[in-house]
Amino acid sequence: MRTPLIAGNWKMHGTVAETDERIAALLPRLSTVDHADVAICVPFTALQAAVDSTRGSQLGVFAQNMHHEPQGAFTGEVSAPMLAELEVGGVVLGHSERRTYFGETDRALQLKVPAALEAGLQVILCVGETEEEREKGDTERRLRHQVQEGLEKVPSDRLGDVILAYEPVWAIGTGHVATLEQAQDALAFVRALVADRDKEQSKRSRILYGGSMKPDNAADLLALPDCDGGLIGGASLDVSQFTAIVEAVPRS
Ligand SMILES: O=C(CO)COP(=O)(O)O
Repeated sequence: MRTPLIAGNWKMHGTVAETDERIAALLPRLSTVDHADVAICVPFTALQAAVDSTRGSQLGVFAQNMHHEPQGAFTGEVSAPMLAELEVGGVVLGHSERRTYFGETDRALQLKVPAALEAGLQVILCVGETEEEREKGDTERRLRHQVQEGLEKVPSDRLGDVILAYEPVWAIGTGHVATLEQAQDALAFVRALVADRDKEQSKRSRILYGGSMKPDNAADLLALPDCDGGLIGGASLDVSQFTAIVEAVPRS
């Protein structure tokens, strides 16, 4: 009932030329994929090129950030209506790199998530604990705070539209993937947090795992009961690896 989603987060990789080249290599390899949604999250400067070259295909295009206001005196920022105008399909919000390096706060996300939905964008809201928080036994407290704040201003009937990505910070870019038990526990906990707001909506919520997902561990992670897909960093830059992860999605 929930269509799995494999989303490649390219981060700050991809000139327009590289984007065109990677998409041209990717599209033929996705032509037989009908068991999962697939998307790429590209830098702002590559969005137009990505939208143009994926038009009519099954490959979605996401941005990696946006401001909550539709317009205003916010030098250097880009708004949700601006992304929607480009026909971008969605936006990644609250990635741990934005939280760590750019001061992204749960309070800002509280405004960004509903603003994105209002503009017709899909949202992937990222949550996840640091290594220190896990070691201190604070994983659930951290996830609760991030999920509750991020969803606080989302109307109840739209809760199930928000895609959540559980990305333990210690697993991102480290090759140190969560164990299947750690991943399932956290994914189920995130779903339970949505259920606290609305049980029916939580059954619609797509919850992704992210953090060192690679072709050799993807099938096991994607088979977890509460895993509805993956948010892939490094491996999404390699067309063969990314395609292999898409192929690892269980066909139900
Ligand atoms: O941050 C990530 C996706 O958003 C995960 O990155 P890696 O797959 O490189 O660990």
